[in-house]
Amino acid sequence: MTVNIHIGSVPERLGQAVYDASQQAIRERGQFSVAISGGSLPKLLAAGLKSYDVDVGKWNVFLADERVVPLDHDDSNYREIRFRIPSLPVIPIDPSLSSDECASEYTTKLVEKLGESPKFDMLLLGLGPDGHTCSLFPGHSLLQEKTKLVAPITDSPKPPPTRVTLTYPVLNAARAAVFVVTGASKADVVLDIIENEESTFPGALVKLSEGTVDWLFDEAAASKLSK
Ligand SMILES: O=C1O[C@H](COP(=O)(O)O)[C@@H](O)[C@H](O)[C@H]1O
Repeated sequence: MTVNIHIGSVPERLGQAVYDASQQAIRERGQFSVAISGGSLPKLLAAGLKSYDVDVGKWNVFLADERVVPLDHDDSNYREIRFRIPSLPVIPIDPSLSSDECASEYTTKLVEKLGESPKFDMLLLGLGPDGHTCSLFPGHSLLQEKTKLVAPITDSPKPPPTRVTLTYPVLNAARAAVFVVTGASKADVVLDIIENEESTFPGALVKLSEGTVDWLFDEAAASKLSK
């Protein structure tokens, strides 16, 4: 696994990375499969993609994680992504289901598009100040999930508590991952993940079997890194 660190110009680098990966995937495999996180990422992605004419007709867009709330709820990652980039054909969860059923139903949608062993072309991931990524939280038993592709969680320490998330078997099979991390509140966890090889924060456990992980930091998030 190759790891690259970039500091500054986050939306621009993000837009370029997504555009380049989508062009390459469509050229080589006829489609681009991407998983997108919620939180602060969709706004940065929208700013970054503004300069590109992307053909989203050939994109398979999944949620890296989702809160089990109505699709028009303020907490919905689907809603936020579609609000920021209305053209993106994001595949939603069915929030009318229980968390278990919702994870199973999203697994079915994932397998229909990408097969039994999904391999995303690109993951677009965030990082919370506590080191969580997707809805994989520090110390949670979901970090050990080896079988499910999409797992339910009903005790998320960050509200809302009921969510579904891609698991490490799916994340670590991806061809590329881009972490997008901004703000001083994340500087401590960024320092641990980047400079401590033994880091156990959920973001540090994204270790692709093959492929590249790019970390995009703004100056504040990178402020504690030794240059
Ligand atoms: O709850 C979530 O938080 C993370 C991090 O969000 P951010 O606002 O700190 O960027 C996000 O990546 C995830 O998709 C979301 O459900």
